Amino acid sequence: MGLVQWLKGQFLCQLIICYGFLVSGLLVNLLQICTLPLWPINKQLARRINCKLGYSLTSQSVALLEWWSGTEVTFYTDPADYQFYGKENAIIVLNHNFEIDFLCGWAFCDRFGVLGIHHILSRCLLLKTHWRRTSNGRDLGNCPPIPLKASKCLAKKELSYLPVIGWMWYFLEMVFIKRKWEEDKRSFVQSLQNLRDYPENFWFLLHCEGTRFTEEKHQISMEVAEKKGLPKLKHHLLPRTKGFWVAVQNLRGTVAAVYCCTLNFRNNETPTLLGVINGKKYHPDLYIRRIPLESVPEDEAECSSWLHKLYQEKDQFQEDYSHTGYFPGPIVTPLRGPWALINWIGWTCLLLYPLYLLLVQLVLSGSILTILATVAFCSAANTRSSRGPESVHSAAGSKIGPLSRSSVGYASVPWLSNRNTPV
Ligand SMILES: CCCCC/C=C\C/C=C\CCCCCCCC(=O)SCCNC(=O)CCNC(=O)[C@H](O)C(C)(C)COP(=O)(O)OP(=O)(O)OC[C@H]1O[C@@H](n2cnc3c(N)ncnc32)[C@H](O)[C@@H]1OP(=O)(O)O
Ligand SMILES: CCCCCCCCCCCCCCCCCC(=O)OC[C@@H](O)COP(=O)(O)O
Repeated sequence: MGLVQWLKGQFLCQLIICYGFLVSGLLVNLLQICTLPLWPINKQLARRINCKLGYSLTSQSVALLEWWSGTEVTFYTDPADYQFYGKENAIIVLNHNFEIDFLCGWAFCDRFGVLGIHHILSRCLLLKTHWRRTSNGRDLGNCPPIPLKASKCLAKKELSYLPVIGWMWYFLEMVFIKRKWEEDKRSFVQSLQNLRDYPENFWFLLHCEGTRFTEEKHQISMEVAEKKGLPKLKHHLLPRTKGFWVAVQNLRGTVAAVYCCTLNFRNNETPTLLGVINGKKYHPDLYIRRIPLESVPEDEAECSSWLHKLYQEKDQFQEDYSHTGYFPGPIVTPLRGPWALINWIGWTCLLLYPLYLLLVQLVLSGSILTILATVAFCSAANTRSSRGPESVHSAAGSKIGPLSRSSVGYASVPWLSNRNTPV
């Protein structure tokens, strides 16, 4: 094991990472609160500022994924669709199987400038799109300039109370729902309408299954499918169609397309957030299909059937992937920009300085007892981390099927799941 890999496994390093994320997050939240007086005066400016602040936080987790753990998402897509990515508003429909699917989503956003920053440096120096490998080896050309963008999602209400991320999302105008239609419908429609004059292009993420995949939920939702006379899905839960229909209806004219996204991990990997923090490298594959919004029916029943058909197709892609290890279409990997890393290093340096001062103070205090207590704490923490969470995940993960793997790691992060009743 190299020194760098050893360092990644040290609890102290992980503690510093979490400290940086939390403190910078709280500072970002504070700055977001400071934009409150601006909203009635210049709403669009307030939104733009919040977008940038959001980037400075969200991109830290992208840096963690891509630079710390070395995980890079491989994108499969039709070259004809690629030219639109990052240049239009879109509704993203993504399967919800993995604990770190949101991190892979953010990485996707960042590669296409949709996380919330103008990639000036990337544009000037780096962003000659790099087609690392295509199915037939063609060079598919340069990436066009990337304007400023924002990522949005439809999320359960509970996430809005999450310190740092949830509070940030509130200012970024994410759409929150209680998943009880009668209670949600007014605020849901209003939140969608608010997005119509959003000053940046945005991608709006919808997990139509409404919850993360587990075997138990799958069984229940397939009983519903049977009652409704719908074909059974093997790798997905039955999609809830109301939210999708309402989103499409309210964003018609604002959004140009639906991006049907299907995510999977190579080699039956069980990705977990703790694994990423531990520096473990995963191999996600993401297949993206662009579907013009005009082809989504306006009528609710027809739209619902359309979505069910889309999920049947997605299910077939997953089935094929489980046999071949590939999605259809050429592989495309836009070059990794430097901003996420620069931002992360910047925050870390800024926030480590007070810690360093504290340490110097400690040594200068000359109190042997305090120094010994600190050393004891650090070694105890490191011993604990050397046992690590990965052994637990891999042992459990090996017992279950390919697309139900996520439920194992998922249970290890309790705040990611607070809905006890299955679907
Ligand atoms: C890769 C690209 C990434 C790009 C990234 C971009 C942005 C990233 C930004 C942030 C990343 C952060 C990610 C955060 C993720 C957050 C995850 C979540 O919080 S998921 C939970 C919230 N989302 C949803 O719930 C959406 C899906 N749900 C819906 O749309 C629902 O319709 C609803 C709007 C919530 C309303 O639900 P409700 O149940 O009240 O009404 P419905 O009409 O939908 O349901 C009744 C209907 O359902 C049938 N039914 C019953 N049981 C089931 C079942 N188990 N499965 C399916 N269907 C079921 C029931 O029979 C009724 O049917 P019918 O109407 O025909 O009688
Ligand atoms: C640089 C340092 C980074 C340190 C740590 C970075 C980690 C960032 C952590 C914050 C992430 C918060 C995003 C949460 C998204 C979780 C998605 C989610 O919660 O899915 C569950 C839902 O689908 C429904 O679940 P159910 O209630 O149906 O069961």
